Amino acid sequence: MSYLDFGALAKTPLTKQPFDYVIVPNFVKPEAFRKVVSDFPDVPGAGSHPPAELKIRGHFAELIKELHGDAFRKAVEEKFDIDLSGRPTMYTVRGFLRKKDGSIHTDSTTKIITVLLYLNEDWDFDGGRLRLLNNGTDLEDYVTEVPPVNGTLLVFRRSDNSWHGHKPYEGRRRAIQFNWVTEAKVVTKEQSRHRLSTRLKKIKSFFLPSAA
Ligand SMILES: O=C(O)CCC(=O)C(=O)O
Ligand SMILES: [Fe+2]
Repeated sequence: MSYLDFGALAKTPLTKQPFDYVIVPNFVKPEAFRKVVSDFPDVPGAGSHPPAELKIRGHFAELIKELHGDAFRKAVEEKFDIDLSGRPTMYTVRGFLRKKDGSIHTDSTTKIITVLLYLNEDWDFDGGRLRLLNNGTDLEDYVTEVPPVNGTLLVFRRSDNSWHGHKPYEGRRRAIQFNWVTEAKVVTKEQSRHRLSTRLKKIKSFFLPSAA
């Protein structure tokens, strides 16, 4: 049985201003959400971790498999009127935010589509809610704010004005970022860049568990 609510994605219209995006609350179905969260991998601190450095298993692995499946690709292709066949994918896992996270950016030009999936049970904080912005300078000038909860899906088309960011938050915050990118060497380069910092964090958390 599918963990993802493709029907809800199909029903949600694409928003085109200030850039192309779609937000689907409960995209991870409520009955699957709890299972996926319970199998969320241990991550050695903040930042983006490549799956090769983590133990991806159980219901979390099933969810990841679905994100890589034809049904999800076709749904995104249809929504964004884009051909993603032959475009490589990559993903990273995040378990914590640092105070410095959330600064305004558009994502790198090698990303075509960015998918964010939020796996927190509740969120009573002002920080850590991703804002989709009208410009690259003012975090208060936003069109929408995404609470990082309950398997909420955000998909956007990267562009020169796909500005996004959030107010600072420090602590636990589970999310997956999944991308379709321009070419295979992007995947190798990005994943190896993250791999080094994940490995350093593993060493640090071994010696200083509370500092992770
Ligand atoms: O965690 C989020 O809500 C967004 C993160 C982000 O924009 C990024 O890592 O590129
Ligand atoms: Fe981003």
